[in-house]
Amino acid sequence: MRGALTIRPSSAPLLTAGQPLLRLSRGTINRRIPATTPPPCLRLTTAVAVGSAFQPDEATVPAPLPLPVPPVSKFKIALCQLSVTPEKERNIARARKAIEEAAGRGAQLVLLPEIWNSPFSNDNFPVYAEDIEGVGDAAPSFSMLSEAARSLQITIIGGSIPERSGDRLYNTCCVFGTDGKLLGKHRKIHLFDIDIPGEITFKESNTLTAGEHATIVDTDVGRIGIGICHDIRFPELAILYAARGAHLLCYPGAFNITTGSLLWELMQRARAADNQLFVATCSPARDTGACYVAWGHSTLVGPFGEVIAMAGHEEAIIVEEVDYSLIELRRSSIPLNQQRRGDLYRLVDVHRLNSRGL
Ligand SMILES: NC(=O)CCC(=O)C(=O)O
Repeated sequence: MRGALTIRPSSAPLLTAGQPLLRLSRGTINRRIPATTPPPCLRLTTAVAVGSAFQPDEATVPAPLPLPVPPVSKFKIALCQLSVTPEKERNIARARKAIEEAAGRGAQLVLLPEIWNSPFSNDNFPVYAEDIEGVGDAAPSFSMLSEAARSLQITIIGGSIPERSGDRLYNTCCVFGTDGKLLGKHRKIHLFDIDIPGEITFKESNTLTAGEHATIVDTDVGRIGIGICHDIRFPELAILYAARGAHLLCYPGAFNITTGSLLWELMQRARAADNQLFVATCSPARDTGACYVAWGHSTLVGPFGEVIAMAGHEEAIIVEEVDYSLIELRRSSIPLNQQRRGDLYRLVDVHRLNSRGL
């Protein structure tokens, strides 16, 4: 039966009228189902395409991987929204202290901001850059993160720092496992080149080179896709990570105050809702005297697009629970993965298609 739909009741619990749909961690109620909801038999049902022409598995090429069973079903994540100063050593010491505090509060995963060891400017990137493949004292920020992950036995997504590799500079995020080893390295793939007359002009491409790879890592707290700030504007990257089985997307980011107010929260919630997974972001704290003023508002978003926790714009450490069972719950309530129209559109994961690896 081409295109036929059968309607099956979902196994997800039914919500009743007036019941909070989502409860935020701060105890505030996000939205309520209106009292005039349709009768239960019509609510929260799952429309599944049976033998249809939808070809949902072909909407991403290669076909999506099944969601892996995560090593933990629940854990605490920390978002360390750090103040950044012109003193690199001070930035490193501050980050180390924040990581320690986060671990002390039970965080098993710590996320740092984009460019936390240097002021955010093209003039500064070459000055603060580290050769993370070099030896000895060439990479004090990198070494601190590795040492902190090992000694505190936590996973660290080390925000980003300017990286020097030969004669090139990158905006790079390093991920460390609980043994302090480097699990993955993401070089920002979409550079922040923007010109809004009278508001902000910034061209990362004046100094930085774009990375060449999407980065997804298996960690002790699940499969995590990495992007850096402007990367969040590209839904294709997030879709590709979801198709590779990500549970969580992490974006160290330093949105500016012009686009931040309009888009920062929207982008995160969209990436989470589109892909029915968790999204976490971490920004530097706002410094209105800095050459580049960051928006702040580091955030954790759940797989319904709901904001679970959000910082203000000042320095802060947010520690919140991630409950991966919500991913399956949301996906069974609204089975987007079975509703995709692979017969109408396709997103090609070029690297996975060629390598067949993760
Ligand atoms: N650091 C960045 O990539 C900033 C991105 C940003 O502000 C945007 O609007 O995009």
